[in-house]
Amino acid sequence: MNILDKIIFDKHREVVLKKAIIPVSQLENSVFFERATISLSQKLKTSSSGIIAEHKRRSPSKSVINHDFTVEEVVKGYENAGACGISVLTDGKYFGGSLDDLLLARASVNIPLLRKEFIVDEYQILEAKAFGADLILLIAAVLTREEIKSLSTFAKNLGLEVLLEVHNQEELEKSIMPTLDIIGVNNRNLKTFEVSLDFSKQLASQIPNEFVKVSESGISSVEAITELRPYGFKGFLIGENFMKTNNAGKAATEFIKQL
Ligand SMILES: O=P(O)(O)OC[C@@H](O)[C@@H](O)c1c[nH]c2ccccc12
Repeated sequence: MNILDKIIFDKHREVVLKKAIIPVSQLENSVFFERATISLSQKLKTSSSGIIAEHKRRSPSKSVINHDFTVEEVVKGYENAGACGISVLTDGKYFGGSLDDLLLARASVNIPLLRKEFIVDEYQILEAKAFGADLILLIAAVLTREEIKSLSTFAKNLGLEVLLEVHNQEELEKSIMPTLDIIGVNNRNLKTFEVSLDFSKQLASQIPNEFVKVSESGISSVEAITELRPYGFKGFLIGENFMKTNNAGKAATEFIKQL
């Protein structure tokens, strides 16, 4: 099993356990359930920076990025820096995140929040809504076309936007459908951890124009963004480059100032 298979295997078990304890009705009673969401795709269309900054403590490819901060200081720092949106990792076992991180982020900022999670079940989309997200991630590498269709339709019906992540042409071709808002090309192969901006460059022209294009992972310089923009990318998802510093908000401020 590669790492992605392991994560998905664990995720299915986690969802079964959670469903048995917290009923859907409890999620639907959350104060955030009726909240009007904020559109990240609209913000990206008009933003000059396009930065989506990520809250990330650790990852399977880097066991310690940073644990020495509060969610509030990181996400407020990102908002003040002028980020268009914030991605919050909620997987516990592999990324050290939680739904509480999402909740604390929601309580701290007023910009769009992405629940960064390995979504395999509608239940996780209800959780996303209940804990204050504005959009969800769907990863084409781990879902069939039918699953992408039903999960994205379910999210849209809750007022959540959908960011569909692809890594190659096959994943892109199987996934294109009108219930997606944003298509992200992950520069990191989640099975091998190989990272290259070439993945974004190669796939950009195949993404239909009705979708906002985002380039994800491995972006560590302003030059990378200058290189990617001519390919039509409007959004850039950055985690480690900010989180590895002792002040993520300040790192984002300095980065965005140069754009
Ligand atoms: O820390 P980086 O290299 O800037 O990457 C951020 C983000 O793109 C990455 O965390 C990510 C992209 N797709 C994912 C899917 C699941 C978990 C994490 C991710």
